Amino acid sequence: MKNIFLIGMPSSGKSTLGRRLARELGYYFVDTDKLIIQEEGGRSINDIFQTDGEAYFREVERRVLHTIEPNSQFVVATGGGMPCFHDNMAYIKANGLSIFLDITPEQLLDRMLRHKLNERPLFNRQDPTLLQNLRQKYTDRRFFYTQADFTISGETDVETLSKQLEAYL
Ligand SMILES: Nc1ncnc2c1ncn2[C@@H]1O[C@H](COP(=O)(O)OP(=O)(O)O)[C@@H](O)[C@H]1O
Ligand SMILES: O=C(O)C1=C[C@@H](OP(=O)(O)O)[C@@H](O)[C@H](O)C1
Ligand SMILES: [Mg+2]
Repeated sequence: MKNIFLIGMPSSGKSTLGRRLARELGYYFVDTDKLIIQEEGGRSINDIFQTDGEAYFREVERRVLHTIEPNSQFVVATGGGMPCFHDNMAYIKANGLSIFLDITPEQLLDRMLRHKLNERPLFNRQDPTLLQNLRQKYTDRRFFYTQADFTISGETDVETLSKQLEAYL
């Protein structure tokens, strides 16, 4: 048994695809952002960033990662920055199969502008330099993301993804 960790930039589809993948495989689903909100008594991610800062958020993020039962049957939607802080990527690799959902900054921008919900403190839809920001973060973070066991480039659907995974589970 192996947990499956979906990693990648915000809006790459970790939460949406993760939930569908879990249903398809008969796995449990967990979203680390939701675990953080629970751990923080229902405060929003924006509130945590604004009140306590990113470093505090990253501490909680690291802590909740360690609460997920290792070698179990969870599909884990991680937060976009998770693999890039602390020893999180090494921990993910040691505790399951990791999949990088690789979507271009242009495509991420398009999705962010289209979908009004899901506010993200580091990626403001009103910001005229959002594309620049996405490109910069994408470049900085690829070092971590590309350590995943698999990379899926471009849009994918749950049927394709679960077929690709069959041999490894
Ligand atoms: N494969 C996809 N094709 C088109 N839109 C998608 C796809 N996956 C996710 N989206 C849309 O992009 C938005 C962000 O997806 P989400 O799952 O929250 O990403 P993440 O958890 O990686 O930040 C959602 O509104 C979702 O509907
Ligand atoms: O990229 C990031 O640093 C973040 C991504 C968010 O998760 P999603 O990738 O699910 O949007 C959330 O954890 C927080 O806003 C920080
Ligand atoms: Mg998400």
